[in-house]
Amino acid sequence: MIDVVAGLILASDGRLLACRRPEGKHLGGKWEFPGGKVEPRETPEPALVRELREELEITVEPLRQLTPVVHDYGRGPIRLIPIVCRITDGEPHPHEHSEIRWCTADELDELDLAAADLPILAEWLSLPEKR
Ligand SMILES: Nc1nc2c([nH]c(=O)n2[C@@H]2O[C@H](COP(=O)(O)OP(=O)(O)OP(=O)(O)O)[C@@H](O)[C@H]2O)c(=O)[nH]1
Repeated sequence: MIDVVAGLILASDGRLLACRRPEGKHLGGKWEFPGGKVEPRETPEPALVRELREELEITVEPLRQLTPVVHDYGRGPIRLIPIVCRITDGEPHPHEHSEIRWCTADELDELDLAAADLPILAEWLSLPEKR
């Protein structure tokens, strides 16, 4: 099983950052919560901080973890670990995505999200307190 962290980056106005995977890559054109694979002997929170520095040039503070989702796109199972976080330094500049967008809950619901992200969004939408 491959562990992948995904950051629900929460802005002070309640929006979350959605990122679009570039065409030509696995799941090209789909939207996701930015993150990536947890390395051997790494734990999810440091992995998220590392990935978001690399991909977006931001420093984040993890706030809480939501329910992990196991999904198989036909290449073996991944465990997608969602972590709500906030930016403590920098502004997002995409290095590995074709587009990034701050979205309200309704806007996220309209996006063409990667399949493994759908249960994560459903959990986020169901939370009475989005923080
Ligand atoms: N970072 C991230 N990956 C996701 C999300 N949803 C989702 O299904 N994935 C999948 O998790 C895997 C790991 O993503 P990654 O960004 O670290 O890896 P990658 O594109 O280099 O992977 P690849 O080289 O296997 O295509 C990919 O298969 C990706 O499609 C998500 O919200 N965030």
